[in-house]
Amino acid sequence: MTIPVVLSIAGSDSGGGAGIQADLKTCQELGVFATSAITAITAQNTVGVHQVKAIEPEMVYAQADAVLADIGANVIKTGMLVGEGQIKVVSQLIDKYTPAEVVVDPVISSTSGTQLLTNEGLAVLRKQLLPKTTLLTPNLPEAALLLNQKEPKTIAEMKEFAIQLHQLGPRAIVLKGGHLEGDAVDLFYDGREFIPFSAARIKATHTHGTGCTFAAAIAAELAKGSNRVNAVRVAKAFITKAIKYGFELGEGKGPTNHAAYRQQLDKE
Ligand SMILES: Nc1ncnc2c1ncn2[C@@H]1O[C@H](COP(=O)(O)OP(=O)(O)OP(=O)(O)O)[C@@H](O)[C@H]1O
Ligand SMILES: Cc1ncc(COP(=O)(O)O)c(N)n1
Repeated sequence: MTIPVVLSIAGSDSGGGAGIQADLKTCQELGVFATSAITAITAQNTVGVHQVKAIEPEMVYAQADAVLADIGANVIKTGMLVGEGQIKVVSQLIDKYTPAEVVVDPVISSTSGTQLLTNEGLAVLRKQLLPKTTLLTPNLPEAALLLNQKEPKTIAEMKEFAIQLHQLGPRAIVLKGGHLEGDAVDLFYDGREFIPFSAARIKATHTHGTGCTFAAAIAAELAKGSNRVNAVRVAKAFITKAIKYGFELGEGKGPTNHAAYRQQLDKE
């Protein structure tokens, strides 16, 4: 029996809702085998990030190289990358193994506001990783940092941002509008067409790990052979259910429910 594979290069979230933990659960739910290369160990919960311990770039490379040389991967997905050294080795790994798709979720700060990527790291990400990215999934604050501009406030401004992000090199962008008011509209752009993916805003506090989960679902669908637009469509349905049925765990923003999409909870 064979199965599509995603390699997730990301940080560990001890809280279980974001990072590597979100990626592994999401891939499992969507019928994809996930391997991992851990970039950082975070001590965090639903309220905040207490400590971050970065893994040496050589060790990030060694983890990824071990699984790519043996198991391979249809898709490489990156999440939290700490510092320029890690971004450089990810870039080398992409050159060495040339995966069909590279999904980059530019995790720059956590929902609770802790900055997770240094400014030097941001510059290397822009220069080295974005040109090798096939699908970039920034939220609005991340897009603003990547472009060094103020956050967009309207769909028209989001379109302008998407065009500028595309010029940095990624084959396609999904600009996540989760931080705007009104419906949760994400804008897809691949240099040819804009496709909005919209869902009614859910009044939810349990949104820890939404960004990681959404990008992992895109990666999983791409690994199964979907095209980029269809992969985003499934991921949008996946994250919307996961938020709607999020778990009331902890004192802060609880984790989303990764099983809600497979369990078709709305139909009960
Ligand atoms: N309250 C909500 N209701 C419905 N969809 C939402 C809501 N909040 C976020 N989303 C959706 O969740 C996905 C992740 O978007 P978001 O902008 O929250 O990413 P993120 O900022 O990277 O994640 P996080 O907020 O956890 O850091 C997007 O598809 C977004 O539209
Ligand atoms: C290890 C790790 N990676 C990523 C995030 C961002 O997650 P989110 O912004 O979706 O809460 C996080 N909090 N922790």
